[in-house]
Amino acid sequence: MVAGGSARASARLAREHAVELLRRYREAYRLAGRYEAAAEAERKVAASLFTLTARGWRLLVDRHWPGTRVANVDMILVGPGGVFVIDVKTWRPAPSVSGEHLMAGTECRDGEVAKTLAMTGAAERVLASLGMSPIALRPVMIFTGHRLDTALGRVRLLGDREALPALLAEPARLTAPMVKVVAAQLEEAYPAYETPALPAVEPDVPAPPADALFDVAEVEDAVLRSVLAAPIERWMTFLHPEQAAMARRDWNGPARISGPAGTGKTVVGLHRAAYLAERGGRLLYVTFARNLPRVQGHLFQRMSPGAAGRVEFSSLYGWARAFLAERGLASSLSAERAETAFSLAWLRAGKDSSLTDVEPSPAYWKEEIDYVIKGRGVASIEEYRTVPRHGRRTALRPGQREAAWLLYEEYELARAERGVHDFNDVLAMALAEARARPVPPRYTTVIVDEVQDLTLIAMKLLYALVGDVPNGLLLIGDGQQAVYPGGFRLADAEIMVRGRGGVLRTNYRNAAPIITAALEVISADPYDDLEGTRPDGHREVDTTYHDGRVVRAVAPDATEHDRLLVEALRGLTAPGPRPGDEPPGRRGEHGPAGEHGAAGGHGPLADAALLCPTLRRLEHYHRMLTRAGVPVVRLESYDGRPVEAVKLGTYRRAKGLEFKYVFLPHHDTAVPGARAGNAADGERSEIARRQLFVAMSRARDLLWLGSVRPHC
Ligand SMILES: Nc1ncnc2c1ncn2[C@@H]1O[C@H](COP(=O)(O)OP(=O)(O)OP(=O)(O)O)[C@@H](O)[C@H]1O
Repeated sequence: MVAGGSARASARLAREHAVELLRRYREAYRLAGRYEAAAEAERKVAASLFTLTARGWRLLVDRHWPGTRVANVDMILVGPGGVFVIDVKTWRPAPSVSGEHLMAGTECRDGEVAKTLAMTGAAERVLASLGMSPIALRPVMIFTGHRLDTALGRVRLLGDREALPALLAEPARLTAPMVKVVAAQLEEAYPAYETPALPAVEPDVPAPPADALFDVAEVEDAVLRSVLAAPIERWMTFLHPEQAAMARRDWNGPARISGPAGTGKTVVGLHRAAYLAERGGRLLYVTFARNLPRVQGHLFQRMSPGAAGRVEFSSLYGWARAFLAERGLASSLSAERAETAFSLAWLRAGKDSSLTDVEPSPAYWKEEIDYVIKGRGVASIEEYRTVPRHGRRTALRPGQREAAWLLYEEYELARAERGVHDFNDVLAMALAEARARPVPPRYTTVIVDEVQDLTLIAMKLLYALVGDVPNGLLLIGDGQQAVYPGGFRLADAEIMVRGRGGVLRTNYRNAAPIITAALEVISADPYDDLEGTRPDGHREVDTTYHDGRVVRAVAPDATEHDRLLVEALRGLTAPGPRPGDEPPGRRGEHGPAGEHGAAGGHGPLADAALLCPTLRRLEHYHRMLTRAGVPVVRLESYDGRPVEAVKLGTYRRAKGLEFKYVFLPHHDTAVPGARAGNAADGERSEIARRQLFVAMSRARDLLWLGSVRPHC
């Protein structure tokens, strides 16, 4: 909540705003008359929209739209809340929505919706060159003499009394200079449009009229709601033209968007979801991580509230389990009991086998089962003998493959004895069910974010939901950020994306020194990229300028290290400028991590995260910061909304998120040393480096890297 003083100031501002609009109404009513408003009701709607021009809004009026009476004008209103393409309707029967149709009484009027949408589409194309996302344009139909406030797809349907407060209540999307630029672009594109406006200076105004379509209390309430809502971040309104094109393009089959960290892949995914949903699509937006769907769902709700009901955000396993439950199929998932089953299998068939010659750690062989054998849905020893083990760096001789298969069989036996399923079982069951009783076309589109962390069987399951339909499957990811072993090729899932999709190259998230430091960690490592292996990690990334830095804190011992950490965290809340403090224009532009900074009226801790490679180490810092009186919140319970507490999570859990300030204590111990020539060690180090890279590349402005060097 806003503090008492500023809440009072906002309320006063809202009241002044409302009173001024009402006082200017008569003038606006006269101005509307110049546009030959045929009917009184239409003239009043035009008048209430004209009043907004006294407060910096721009109203474009087309006097020459063929075939329309002038008062039935097509108008485009540009203001802080965005761009509204407006069609005024004077229907005698009451408008209503029935299913997906607009009705006037009992008569279907979908044609009129189509006309409003066509007008909006034309305006979208005009504004695309500014990088404006289509979701910042809203078609609106205003019905005189009726009361309603609803939506049909992306079209907002409002009664004449509801119109003005509804438009005013929209959270801020455009700054005053942007309003000017957008209006100018539209005027240039449509020379027929005029932008008449009330003079900014209030003339000697008469008393407020009693017959206006709005009253002070309603408008005051709407303005206050808009002021208190965090402004919409710039990336929710403006995209790079290349991103905008990807969000809108028609693909006649599965497509793929890739690119290095922080290049706006998720941003494009969310815009595309909104674009397709607003055009009638029903979408599943799925990621491997459990906490990310909550964050993304929350962002989407802010970005495109009208489309939010048409997009389901879900974790892969959450979705698969719900799907099985819906089909009456019980799954008894227990990672812990599955782990016990594996320990037993290891005792019986692993620890004295030839597998230990390759790698003595049972965890390595559990991964072989999870990511290669079960993760690929390998059904027989014959198949396993020749299956490619993408991403695994150890070569297995035939006898070792047989030993691994025996271990797998023991594990399956022990698991069945306990009646438990592991994650792969849930996916395999869901895939079998989806194939046996195909999912009715519940989704028109499935968008998969962080696709590099999926197993082959997960990929097949998601593909089975939409197949090859146009604009059906969209895969978003970056192989360089894979934090699990194993992998697959799209060809293994028989998915063809050739020629569909694109690569993003401009990093919008990280200050240049931060992304440079992060890329250094993985620049020598090959990585798997769904369509093949890239021999090394050097990547072309363009950075966008903003200040920021990497702080390397080196301490002689762990106690001093932790003291420096707490000091740095406390430093964030001290008065004065903070690292990477931005000029006012950039504030509140934060992306898929959530809404932060000045936008939500929260302090710097809302923008800070402390990340560790392991849960054990995380617990240590959880206890330590709590003792030191620093508020913390675990990423497991974070949904992207600002909370004045340091976010605590593992490197893996931070996937897809971002924070202004990121603290990585003991970051140099995150990557285990590798014995020369030991392939399993090498593989483990590679994954650890990628995890460290993910953690480092979450930082926008400050990356704090702690380490201990006893004799420093
Ligand atoms: N057109 C844009 N203008 C301004 N900022 C942008 C734009 N596109 C993306 N961003 C910003 O870039 C940041 C990264 O975006 P996003 O999370 O979509 O990247 P990503 O490629 O999915 O990253 P990662 O793979 O590291 O998770 C966000 O903060 C977002 O606000």
